[in-house]
Amino acid sequence: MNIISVNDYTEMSRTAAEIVIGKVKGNPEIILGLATGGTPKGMYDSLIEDHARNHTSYEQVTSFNLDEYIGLKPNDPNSYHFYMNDSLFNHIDINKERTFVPNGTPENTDEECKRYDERIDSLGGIDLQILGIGQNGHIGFNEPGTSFTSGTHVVTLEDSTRQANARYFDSIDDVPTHAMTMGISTIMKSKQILLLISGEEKAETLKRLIDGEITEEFPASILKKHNNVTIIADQKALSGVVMP
Ligand SMILES: N[C@@H]1[C@@H](O)[C@H](O)[C@@H](COP(=O)(O)O)O[C@@H]1O
Repeated sequence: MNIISVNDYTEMSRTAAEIVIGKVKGNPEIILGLATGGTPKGMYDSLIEDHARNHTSYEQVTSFNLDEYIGLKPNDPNSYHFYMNDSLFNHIDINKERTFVPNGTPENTDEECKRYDERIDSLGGIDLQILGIGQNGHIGFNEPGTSFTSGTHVVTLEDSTRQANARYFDSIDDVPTHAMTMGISTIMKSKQILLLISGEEKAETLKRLIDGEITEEFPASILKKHNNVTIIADQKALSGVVMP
């Protein structure tokens, strides 16, 4: 895993955006894997700024999001569909028909999961996957204990994950208990992965990722087996790590 050390959240966001912009310019038909949460928000802001200033085009880009809450419709302000439209898609020239987010209210959950993976595969796989990380090492919504061989599936969210995301909801009781997420194997099939980590609340997480063993109890640890992972981490997140 290659680590880019940056000063702060702003620099992390700009650095990540520059990498994404470079990849989109190099391959206008790129397939991006996108993440939600607080971490990538600044990167999306930078992409929007660049699109307004330099007209980088996303017309031919396809995107797949990592996850969605079960029970939330796309127009629910707390859904990840809504987050993506509001944080990025509404502000760039991407064709929304080519932006995919798991359906949180499917008629048949198993079929929806299967269809999601099949669609990714049929288009040739994800070229660049953006990831954040939960404090417990979850990626997407793959909680500790998730099989490394998992495809897209439904998970029961840990209390700590629901609490960490409760800031977006009126109360903790409103945070869904389940989510649909790309699996670990879905994520690992991406050709390149960019993991963003910021803030001291992620310092222990990053230390464990770098120094710890590869175990299903810490889902992100599998990234050590991927041959093209770049971590962009700020000084607060890196505070527990001894850099070479
Ligand atoms: N499903 C998302 C993850 O994709 C994200 O990485 C994580 C961390 O969120 P944040 O970036 O807000 O710390 O939160 C959620 O659980």
